[in-house]
Amino acid sequence: MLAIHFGAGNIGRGFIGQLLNQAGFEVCFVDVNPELVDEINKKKQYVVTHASEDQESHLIQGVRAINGKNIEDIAKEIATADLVTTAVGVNILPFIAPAIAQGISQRIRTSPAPLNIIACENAIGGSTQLKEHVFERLEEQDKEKAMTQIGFPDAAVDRIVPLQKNEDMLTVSVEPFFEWVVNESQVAGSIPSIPGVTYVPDLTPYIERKLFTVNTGHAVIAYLGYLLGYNTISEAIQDTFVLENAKEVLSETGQLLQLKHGFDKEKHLAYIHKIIERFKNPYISDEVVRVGRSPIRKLSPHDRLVAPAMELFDYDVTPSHLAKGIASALLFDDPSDAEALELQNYLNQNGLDLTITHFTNIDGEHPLHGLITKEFADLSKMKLRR
Ligand SMILES: NC(=O)c1ccc[n+]([C@@H]2O[C@H](COP(=O)([O-])OP(=O)(O)OC[C@H]3O[C@@H](n4cnc5c(N)ncnc54)[C@H](O)[C@@H]3O)[C@@H](O)[C@H]2O)c1
Ligand SMILES: O=P(O)(O)OC[C@@H](O)[C@@H](O)[C@H](O)[C@H](O)CO
Repeated sequence: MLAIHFGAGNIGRGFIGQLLNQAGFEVCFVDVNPELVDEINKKKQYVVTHASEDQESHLIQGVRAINGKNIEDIAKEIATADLVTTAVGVNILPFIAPAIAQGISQRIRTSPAPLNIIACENAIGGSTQLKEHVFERLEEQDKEKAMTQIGFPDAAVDRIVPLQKNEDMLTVSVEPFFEWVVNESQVAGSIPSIPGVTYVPDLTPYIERKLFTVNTGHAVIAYLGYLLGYNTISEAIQDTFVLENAKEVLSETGQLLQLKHGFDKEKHLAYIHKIIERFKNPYISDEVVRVGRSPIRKLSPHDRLVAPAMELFDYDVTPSHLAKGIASALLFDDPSDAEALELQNYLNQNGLDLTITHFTNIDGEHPLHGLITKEFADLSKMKLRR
C-alpha cells in the first residue's frame, strides 16, 4: 500500500507519517525543502520520540521523498497510490493542487480504484477546500468521474509538535497524545484502515471542538505571552494573567460548543483541563512565535478566534475574553513572521478600525468590533509597560 504525504515537516513526519507507516503503508513524502527531501532519500528512516519522561521512541522505516517541484513524478505516484494526505498549512493547499489534479486525471484513465485525499490541516473543511482547488484545475470531462472515484474526507488532527532542534534533522520530538478524526461520509470506496484514526459520520463537532479549544487556547496563550515577553508556551502559561485569560476564553468557546453541539458540560471541562495540562508539558519547549505564526490566517473569519466569537452572539453570549484574544493577535509583531509584518504595516497605514474589518470581516457596527477596540487599547498599555 502506498501513501503520498505532502509536507514532511513536524506534523508530517511526527504524526501522519508515523501512523501511516504503522498501518503498513509505504510512505512517500512530497516537500519543497530540497535538504529535507535529500536527507529522507539518503536515510530512508527516521525516529519519532515522545516528549515525556519515558522518551518512548519509534523508528519509521522504508520512507522516501519527492521534491514538490517534480509535478510529473508526483502525478505518476498519485495515479497508483492508495491514499494521499497533506500537512503543509491550509494556505499552501492551492500550490499542491496542480500535482494532485494531474495525478487524478492520470488515475481515472488507468484505474477504477477509489482514492482518498485527506488534508490534515488546522482548518474547518480542509479537504473540502483542497477539493475545490483541485477541481478548478481538472478538465471538464474528468470532473464527473473524479466526483465518485476520488474522496476528500475532512479531518481534525491533534498532536503538539514544536519546532525541532535535534542533531539529526529527521528526528521529531512529539507529545505522546494524538487524535486523528476523519469524516467517513466523505470517503470514496472502503474506509482506509489506519489504527489510531477515528471515523465519524459528521466531523463538524469534532473539528470545532479541537480548533476552538486546543487552537483557540493555544493562540491566546501565544499572543498574550508574546506581548508580555515570554518565549515559550510553558513559560507564558505560568503567568496568572495569561492562564486566567486562557481559561476564560475556553469557558466562552466551551459555552458555544455545548450550546451548538450539545457537548456535556462536565466532559468538556475535563477536555479543557487535559488540554491545559498538555500546554504545560515540561518536556516540550514550544515557542510562542510558532504557535502565534500567521496571525492573518488566525484572525480570518472562519478560524479559531473570530468564528467562535461571532457565533456566540447568536446565543446572546458576549465573548469579551475572545475579544481580548483577537486584540492580542492584532498586536503580534514578530519581525520574522511575514503575516505579522503585513498586519502591522496595514495597521500603521490604516488605523485600528479598518484593520479589524479588513482582516476579520467584522463590521464596524458590530458590538464585537467595539469590544476588540477597547481590549486593544488596554493591551497596548501593557505592551508599552513591558
Ligand atoms: N505542529 C503541530 O503541532 C500541528 C498539529 C496539528 C496540525 N498542524 C497543522 O499541520 C500543518 C503543518 O504544520 P507543521 O507544524 O508540520 O509545519 P511545518 O512547517 O513543520 O511543515 C510544513 C511542511 O510543508 C512543506 N511545504 C511547504 N510548501 C509545500 C509545498 N508546496 N509542497 C510540499 N510541501 C510543502 C514545508 O517545507 C514543511 O516541511 C499545518 O496546517 C498545521 O496547522 C500542526
Ligand atoms: O498550526 P497552527 O499555526 O494552525 O496553530 C499553531 C498551534 O496551535 C498548533 O500547531 C497546535 O500545536 C496543534 O494544532 C496541536 O494539535
